Amino acid sequence: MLDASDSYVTEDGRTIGGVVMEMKNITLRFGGVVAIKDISFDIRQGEIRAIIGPNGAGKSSMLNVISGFYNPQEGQVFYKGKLRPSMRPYQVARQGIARTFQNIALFEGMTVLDNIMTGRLHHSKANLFEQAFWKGRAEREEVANREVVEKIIDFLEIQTIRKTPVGRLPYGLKKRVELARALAAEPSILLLDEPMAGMNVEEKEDMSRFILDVNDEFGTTIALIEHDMGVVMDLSDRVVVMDYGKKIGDGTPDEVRNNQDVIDAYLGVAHD
Ligand SMILES: Nc1ncnc2c1ncn2[C@@H]1O[C@H](COP(=O)(O)OP(=O)(O)OP(=O)(O)O)[C@@H](O)[C@H]1O
Repeated sequence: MLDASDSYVTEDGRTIGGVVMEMKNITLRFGGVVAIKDISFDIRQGEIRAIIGPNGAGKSSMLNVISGFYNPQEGQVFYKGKLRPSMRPYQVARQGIARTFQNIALFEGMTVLDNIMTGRLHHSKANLFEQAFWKGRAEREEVANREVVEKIIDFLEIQTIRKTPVGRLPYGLKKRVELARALAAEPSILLLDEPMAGMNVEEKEDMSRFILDVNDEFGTTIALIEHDMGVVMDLSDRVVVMDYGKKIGDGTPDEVRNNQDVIDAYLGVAHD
């Protein structure tokens, strides 16, 4: 049994560190609906952590708790060893947690490059006057931001569409641009909300490769929710399984696959 500060090396040679985020006894209600019931789990530095479950299980609600969009009525969130007080999403983003959305949330009329640049906003310290008149700090920040963004554009192989308005792109590429924008924030934890939803097989393979590469190359910790079981089992180091707002499984893909509660609640339904 690992302690919170222990690290280990995976079969494919990646080092997974100690616990970076801990959700403790989280309960979230919407009026009379209990979307999350007393759930605890943790996320380790450098791991790919999936949250799965049937429709309405509470996955999106959980992702929204992690990203600060919802503050739970009960329970605590610990980030980097400290209790995180109730926060607005932009404050959580400033702490190094970036996300993508299930329904793509890009500026359709803006180019790929400009969309990705918006991911750098939390890194800007220049004030409005400096930005308006292009002086000193604003100019230096712009150069530094461009460097980060250019690296991500190369990494995600989207050089050829950098000047294309996002609205003209096919779905799979839009999802890749959204990933690029989230990465532009240089997050410690990247939250992916159904990154493969609506994709064809080839697009899913591309996205899986990019998620693995991001984790490997930048050491980014990744938490994702996803419906596609095959994808989740291939990508993840550990998986939390939710059903009707409760946690019914938590472990490696193999452990989860062999968990009878999970088979009954989800895998069984999906594969019968
Ligand atoms: N803003 C909200 N207001 C009221 N009820 C909500 C709200 N968001 C979620 N719920 C309810 O909470 C429960 C969990 O929903 P949630 O969207 O988190 O599940 P999910 O596992 O992400 O589902 P799906 O896979 O269908 O996206 C559901 O019963 C849902 O109807």
